[in-house]
Amino acid sequence: MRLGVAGPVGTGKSSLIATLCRRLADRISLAVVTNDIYTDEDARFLRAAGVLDPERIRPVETGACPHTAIRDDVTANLLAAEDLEADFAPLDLVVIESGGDNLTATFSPALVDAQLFVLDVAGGGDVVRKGGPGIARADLLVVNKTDLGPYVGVDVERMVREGREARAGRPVVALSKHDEASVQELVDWVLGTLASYRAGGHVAVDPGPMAPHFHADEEHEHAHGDEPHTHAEQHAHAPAGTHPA
Ligand SMILES: Nc1nc2c(ncn2[C@@H]2O[C@H](COP(=O)(O)OP(=O)(O)OP(=O)(O)O)[C@@H](O)[C@H]2O)c(=O)[nH]1
Repeated sequence: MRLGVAGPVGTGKSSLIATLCRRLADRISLAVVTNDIYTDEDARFLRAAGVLDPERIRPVETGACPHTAIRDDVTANLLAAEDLEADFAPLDLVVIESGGDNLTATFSPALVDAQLFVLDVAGGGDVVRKGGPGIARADLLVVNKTDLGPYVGVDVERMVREGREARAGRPVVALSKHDEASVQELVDWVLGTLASYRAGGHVAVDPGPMAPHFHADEEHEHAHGDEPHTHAEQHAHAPAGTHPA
């Protein structure tokens, strides 16, 4: 299974992956692809953490806006994942870390089977309310660094509650690398998703368009976090031939 980890800069994606490696490397066969714009910093961080055979950690240097390499043209990441899968066959899990991006960035289902979106409480309690496809529809939303809540004046419980409300029943994990119970919850989700994937019960979903559009002659009923319109719905009133295929 390929698992994507996306989220804004500094929310704790590399630390989360290091935690997963620490907890899972002796139970399943793992590899990691990292994405940075200009460097291989995240790969070096993970190698230095000593949580996985350094050969199993491969950097992709995107040279462009991070979402380009995980959503628009996934070639470099596909090659890195396929190389790891060939070199260390059979692998159970390849984790692909996105470069830190903004709230619109999600993985293409052409690259990953499941994806999680990482926010942190230090980024502010209102971030969840700002919405976006990753927050609303990634397979898992992680509200990270819950231990920092008291220091940054963020009501963590409220942030998590608003996360659940935005996701129509999809799961949310409130995580801190210093809180063992929350780490266990994350590990359980990953292993549960892997089991479901192996049993054929997990289907890769596209969290959706970055900004679903609507037409001025339609009533816009969809609030943040709701399902996006389907293409057919969006164009239901358009005269034939007025939109590109
Ligand atoms: N207090 C606290 N700090 C954390 C936690 N998780 C990560 N951090 C810290 O947050 C900072 C950023 O973590 P990273 O894992 O580098 O974040 P990232 O999302 O990979 O960053 P980019 O790759 O630059 O986007 C580091 O100083 C971590 O030690 C946590 O659960 N609690």
